[in-house]
Amino acid sequence: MAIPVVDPARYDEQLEAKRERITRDFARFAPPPLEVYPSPPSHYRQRCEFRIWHQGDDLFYAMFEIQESEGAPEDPKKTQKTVVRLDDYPVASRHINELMPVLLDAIRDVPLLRRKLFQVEFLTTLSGEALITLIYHRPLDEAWEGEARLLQERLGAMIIGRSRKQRLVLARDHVWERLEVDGRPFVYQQVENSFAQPNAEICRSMLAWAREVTRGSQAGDLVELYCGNGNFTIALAENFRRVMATEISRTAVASARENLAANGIDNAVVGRMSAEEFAAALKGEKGGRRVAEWALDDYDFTTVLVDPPRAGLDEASCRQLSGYSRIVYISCNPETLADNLETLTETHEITRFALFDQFPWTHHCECGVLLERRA
Ligand SMILES: C[S@@+](CC[C@H](N)C(=O)[O-])C[C@H]1O[C@@H](n2cnc3c(N)ncnc32)[C@H](O)[C@@H]1O
Repeated sequence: MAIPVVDPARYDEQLEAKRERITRDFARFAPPPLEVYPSPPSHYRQRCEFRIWHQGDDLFYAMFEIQESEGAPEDPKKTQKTVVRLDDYPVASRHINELMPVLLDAIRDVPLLRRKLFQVEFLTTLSGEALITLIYHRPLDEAWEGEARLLQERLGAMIIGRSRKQRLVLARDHVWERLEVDGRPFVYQQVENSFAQPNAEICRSMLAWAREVTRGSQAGDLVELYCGNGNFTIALAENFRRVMATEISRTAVASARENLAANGIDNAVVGRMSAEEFAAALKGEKGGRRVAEWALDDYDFTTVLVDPPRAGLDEASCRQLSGYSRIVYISCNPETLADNLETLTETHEITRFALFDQFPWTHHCECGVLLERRA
């Protein structure tokens, strides 16, 4: 894993290389021209984690650069880990970059805060909030908490302390993000250590795109899998009569429900269930109290939205998706997306295709695909 090298003058060049690669790799599915959404070239990640490296009286932020090389025949793959010192990090938001040196200055000479601190995680928002998690290799006590509260005031950022089996939340365990999409403000609770799209500007583009491709669908209902904290659910609810969204993580489901309420959305339900079990429930092959309460037969699902983890969908889930007229597939891994499209394009054609540069300066790409059932 290489640490991204940010060089704004070369941003367009790196994006063009991605456009060419994705266009070439997906040509066999005959998609329409690729819509490309650029990221800010620097300071685009709202969350980052760093190791803390202690060196004599000093300490600094570090990341590991991992290189793989060919080794001896008895040990053919050698991985080499190099510690890279980071005094700033142009990948991270400006707010994170402002906090980085101030935090180190504040803890360098305070043994209660510094001792056995080995990792720091920052979570910031476009709305201006910041949450810092300090992770230790020692139990945290009241004395730590007293110092950490002073630090919290000094930084104007919320603090969480973590250690084995310990999580001390000094203010809140979440931030509130505010994303304006199509002139509409949406608010999102984002919980520490839980998934949120890392690049907030790209997230706005993804939400705007998803709203556009599903506009005018009020005659039908949306079923959403892998909904996380309700990121898409909230932005898309007004395009549909009703929305049924599911997600496996307990924290994310609680957050999604909080977010529905915070945005005044009353036509969406979020259920906790794995995508695989929910597929069985939709087919009528899984019962139980939760499934009965959802009254799935009362819905008229015309559109399905999926945003799976990097592993993509298994064959059975793809077959299940083929049952809907319209499929919106958000993917953070072009390889598994292409595998899944082999199945989905048997019944559906790609009518919109987008590349979102969620991870500039890396080979990773986020894609959005709209598929419509062939006539
Ligand atoms: C790429 S994230 C997308 C979250 C959300 N759509 C968003 O935009 O923030 C994938 C989500 O899938 C959830 N997940 C992972 N495996 C799952 C499974 N087998 N069934 C349901 N959800 C799953 C994760 O907890 C995570 O919230």
